Amino acid sequence: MLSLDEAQSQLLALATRLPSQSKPLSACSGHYLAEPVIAKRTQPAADLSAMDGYALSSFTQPGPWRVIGESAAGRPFGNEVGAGEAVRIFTGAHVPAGCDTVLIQEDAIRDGATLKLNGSELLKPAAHIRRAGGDFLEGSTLLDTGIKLTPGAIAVAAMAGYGTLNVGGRPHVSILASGDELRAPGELCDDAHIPSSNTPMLVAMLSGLPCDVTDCGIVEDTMEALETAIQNCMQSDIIVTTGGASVGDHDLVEPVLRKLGAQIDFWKVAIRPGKPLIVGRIGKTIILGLPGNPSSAYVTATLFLLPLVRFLAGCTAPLPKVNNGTLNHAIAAGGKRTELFRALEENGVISIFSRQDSGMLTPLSMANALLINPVDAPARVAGEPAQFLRID
Ligand SMILES: Nc1nc2c(c(=O)[nH]1)N[C@H]1C(S)=C(S)[C@@H](COP(=O)(O)OP(=O)(O)OC[C@H]3O[C@@H](n4cnc5c(N)ncnc54)[C@H](O)[C@@H]3O)O[C@H]1N2
Ligand code: MOO
Repeated sequence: MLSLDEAQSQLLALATRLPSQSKPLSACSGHYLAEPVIAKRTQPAADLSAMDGYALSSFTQPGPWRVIGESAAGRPFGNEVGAGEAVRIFTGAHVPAGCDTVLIQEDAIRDGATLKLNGSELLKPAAHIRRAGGDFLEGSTLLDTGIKLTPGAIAVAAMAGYGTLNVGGRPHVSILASGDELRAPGELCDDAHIPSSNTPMLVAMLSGLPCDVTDCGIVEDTMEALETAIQNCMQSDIIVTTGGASVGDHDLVEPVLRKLGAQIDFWKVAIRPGKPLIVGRIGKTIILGLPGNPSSAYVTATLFLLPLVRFLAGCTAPLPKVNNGTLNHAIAAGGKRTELFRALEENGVISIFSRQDSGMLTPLSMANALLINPVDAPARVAGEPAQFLRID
């Protein structure tokens, strides 16, 4: 059986990033950058005032000065300012030639054209001035290929002179829930049936990523139904099935994939929960057969589906970030599979829920972390280090 690391590497190695596309900045949020952002301009392009007041030369203190004009944002004062002279200035305006400091208006007394200091404290050179290039210089690399475009990253790209950016493509993901016991969420269930909680859970997990998701509904446990349902999704980049991934008589995902001529890249990974994960391909479509147990589906989606979507969409660090924390209580030694315990993390201190049955949803609904118990890890006591993934 593949280890977690091997299985994640194999999955990403068989995927091909989607072609990039140019998008206006207003449509770039959450996408992955497909080219570096290299500043097309220097910011600020000139020395600017950080406050409303008066620009003058610090060498001419303590004044008084004669106010000879005005520099406003977008309307610079075009002339040189001489000894004994000052210019009214506003936040964001060019500091005129001949000036090296800004006297804020609260510290000034203005009488007609005459300006005096309001007090005895002298201004230092460069006070209240934002230096040209203080934020970035033309030609500098501001954002690297593959990063996620946050609002701040989009703003810096705009300031750097970009109106559009090349970003990764949006993978299309189809979700199929397999099982005769399943009903659509909200439908009445007798005691032989359950709501398909996996479908809305997976849609929610994908909602923060640049991808398009289709809920393909519930498929009954027959070879024909599953075959047809999978064939109907072949335009997708990824088909996700949940349920039917194990070895029971009604677990049909693997036999149906074989019947459809799929390449089965791997089946079963040394993780708990989530062992029966199936990864296969038909043409360019990657099929992820997630186990049906809700927590197993959640964990395998976190470890495999979301990284695959991120990778296809152009992310260069698609795997979930592993964080370091400390245990709030003892945990048993690790076994032959990497365990992922639903847990609560507060200020880096992690407590796992006592109920870890992969069929249960209440611990998952309260968890904000998955604690990682590596293969063959020694038993640990409270206060010892532990690694975890954040989940939201
Ligand atoms: N003899 C063995 N039995 C099982 C093994 C094994 O190795 N040998 N593996 C177990 C593990 S681990 C898991 S996980 C499950 C995975 O089973 P399947 O992927 O085949 O899933 P199902 O049997 O269809 O369902 C399991 C469980 O989850 C419920 N379910 C299914 N779909 C949904 C959904 N959309 N929303 C909510 N809940 C769902 C289903 O009703 C079952 O209770 O196999 C073990 N068995
Ligand atoms: O992996 Mo199953 O996912 O252990 O319940």
